[in-house]
Amino acid sequence: MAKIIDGKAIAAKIRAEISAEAARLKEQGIVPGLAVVLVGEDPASKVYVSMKEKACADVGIFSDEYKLPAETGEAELLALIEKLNADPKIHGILVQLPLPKQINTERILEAISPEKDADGFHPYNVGRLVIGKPLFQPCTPYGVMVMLKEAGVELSGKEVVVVGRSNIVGKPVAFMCLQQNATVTLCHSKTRDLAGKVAQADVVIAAVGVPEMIKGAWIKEGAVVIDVGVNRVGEKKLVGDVEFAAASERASAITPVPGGVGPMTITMLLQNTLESAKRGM
Ligand SMILES: Nc1nc2c(c(=O)[nH]1)N[C@@H](CN(C=O)c1ccc(C(=O)N[C@@H](CCC(=O)O)C(=O)O)cc1)CN2
Repeated sequence: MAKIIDGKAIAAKIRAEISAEAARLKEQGIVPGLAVVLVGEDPASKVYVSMKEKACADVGIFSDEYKLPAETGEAELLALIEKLNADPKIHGILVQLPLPKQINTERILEAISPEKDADGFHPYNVGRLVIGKPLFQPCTPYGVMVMLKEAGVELSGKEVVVVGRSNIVGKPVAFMCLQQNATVTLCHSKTRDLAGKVAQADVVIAAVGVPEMIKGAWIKEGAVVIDVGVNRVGEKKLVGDVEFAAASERASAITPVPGGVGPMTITMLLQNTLESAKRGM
């Protein structure tokens, strides 16, 4: 039976460290500041944004909230970002995704100053990540790497299979694993024999956004399974991208959903904001 990699517990430990560091900075007159921008009424985004605001308050990070109506135009959002780029109280800017259809997401992400890109989505930071010198690391992949480290999983020489090629998770986490000297296979919707690829993996990172798509029977005996999926099934139930019960029978360690990678995403956002404030000192 697999060991559970407890994201909530790891996140709590890191948040306590962030809180202590923010208190030390405060003594020097510096309060890390994060601008949180939400456009529209997407229910999940509203939940995530309020979780981010609460997390900031809990660790002593100042958060400045901008909740804009769903019909907000691109020019208006760009003007807000320009203002935040110039605001010395703000060390990190976060625009919650997805954005409404009338707004070009790439244009918005590129408008955020790379020095305040707390999500690590700006092409400059993506490029730096690829060469192994990140200024900001995207929060979910950053959280995955911290969880693997905390769980004592050494990646050097291991076969890592990432399922999902999103810009937010799949691609960056693949490069982060490569940086740790893993041999990385990045699988996607056109991959042939996905089951066979997963069965080769010492570490499986599932970030495909399809409930329980990765079957427990595919997992190699003793593999480590990181499930990034947070899929709502019915009114209340959350499930990951991996068949948790069946995979737990074969894996040596596995992350649960909820309580796995999810809590790490917001924790690493706090960490990025703190690091940015320290860089600006
Ligand atoms: N600008 C960004 N937008 C989005 C990001 C992001 O990193 N930056 N990631 C996701 C959503 N997300 C953060 O924004 C996020 C997703 C999940 C969780 C989380 O803690 N999940 C919990 C369950 C919470 C629930 O009950 O719904 C868990 O897995 O235990 C936090 C943040 C897309 N957009």
